[in-house]
Amino acid sequence: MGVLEKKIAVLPGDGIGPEVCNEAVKVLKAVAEKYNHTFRFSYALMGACAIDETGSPLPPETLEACQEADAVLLGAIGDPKYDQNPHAKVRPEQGLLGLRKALGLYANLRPVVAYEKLLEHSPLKPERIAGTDILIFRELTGGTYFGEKGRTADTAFDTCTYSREEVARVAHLAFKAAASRHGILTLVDKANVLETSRLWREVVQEIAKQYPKVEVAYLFVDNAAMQLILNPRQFDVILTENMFGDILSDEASVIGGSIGLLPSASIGDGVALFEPIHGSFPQAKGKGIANPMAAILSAAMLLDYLNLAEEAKCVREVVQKAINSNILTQELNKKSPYTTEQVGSFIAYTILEGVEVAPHKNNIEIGLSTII
Ligand SMILES: NC(=O)c1ccc[n+]([C@@H]2O[C@H](COP(=O)([O-])OP(=O)(O)OC[C@H]3O[C@@H](n4cnc5c(N)ncnc54)[C@H](O)[C@@H]3O)[C@@H](O)[C@H]2O)c1
Ligand SMILES: CC(C)[C@H](C(=O)O)[C@@H](O)C(=O)O
Ligand SMILES: [Mg+2]
Repeated sequence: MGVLEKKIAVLPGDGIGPEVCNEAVKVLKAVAEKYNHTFRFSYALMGACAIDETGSPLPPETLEACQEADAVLLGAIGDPKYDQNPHAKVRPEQGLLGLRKALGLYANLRPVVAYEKLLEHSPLKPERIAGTDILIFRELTGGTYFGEKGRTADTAFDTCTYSREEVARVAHLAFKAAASRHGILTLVDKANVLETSRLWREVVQEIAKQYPKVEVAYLFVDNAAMQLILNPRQFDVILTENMFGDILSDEASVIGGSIGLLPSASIGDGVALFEPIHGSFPQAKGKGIANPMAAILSAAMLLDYLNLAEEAKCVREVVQKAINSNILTQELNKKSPYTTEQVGSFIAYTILEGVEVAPHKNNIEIGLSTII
């Protein structure tokens, strides 16, 4: 038996979800082998694939598998047949939202960094984005996503509701993170218009008194959207509500050069869930062009959550090596010959061997055969 034994529920999902998830699992297997741990993976259905198979986007056995696990790894969910049909009553996204709610995952952490080597790949000016290191805290189980909804033939509504407690619990996590980083927390809201945003400000101002070393800044979301790409280095920790966090984090991914690089951790009352911030990118399904790094970096966040800090650091360092060696998928380098699988294998193999393999296609294929 290994040093540590952990159960990881894997929900590959739809579109490119299974492809990027495979690479993250491959990396976790390499970590287990290198550090002599035992990771037991249990696979379950969620999203469109679960609807096809069972009629439900979140079958009870999937929820059980997650509740029994030490951590959950998710690829992505979503399918054009639902995206293009506003009348569909059952939708893949209900599975994801239902799971977040059922597991009490109220805080979604989305780190955004500008990798030195990728500055030239961002559409933004390198001198503006170099050195960016932001941690977004997105509230994940409240707001418009979960408020009362309704529909008549000619009207529709989605209500946004937040309680003091819902704001306070995620705010405390964000303040603690800011205190351990650069000491700046920016609350992003729309307090000039929304009642919920005014509650957020009130609660955050109250909680700020408990964190005297953290400087608090306030920005309206429209201005924040602009500041994020004009001067991202002004941000350390961003705290915001559910929908603003969803939108701002996709926008922030442009700083790093690709949404295929952005991982996330969803934490709360019990087991935590780790997933890339991107979706199922259905146009890329089966083509081997999806970047697996967001999923692999989500696996690194999972390792941190399991208190395997050294292992998590090793994964991040090897991802950095892959970037430095130009082992990239095509959205970051048009001429790159590497597929999703080869990028994942390079990372897994380098972790296992402890040395950087020459960035050569054959080595990557040899690496693949030693891990699987
Ligand atoms: N957490 C999730 O599972 C999640 C998140 C977002 C969207 N979705 C779902 O995914 C489906 C598609 O949504 P969408 O097209 O708006 O968003 P998306 O994130 O799937 O894709 C948007 C664009 O981002 C890029 N991209 C995404 N992932 C990439 C990767 N790994 N490597 C390289 N480039 C990547 C592509 O250019 C793509 O066109 C929808 O059904 C949506 O509901 C799911
Ligand atoms: C698929 C969708 C429900 C989801 C969200 O809006 O939370 C996604 O965009 C995300 O960012 O994880
Ligand atoms: Mg999103």
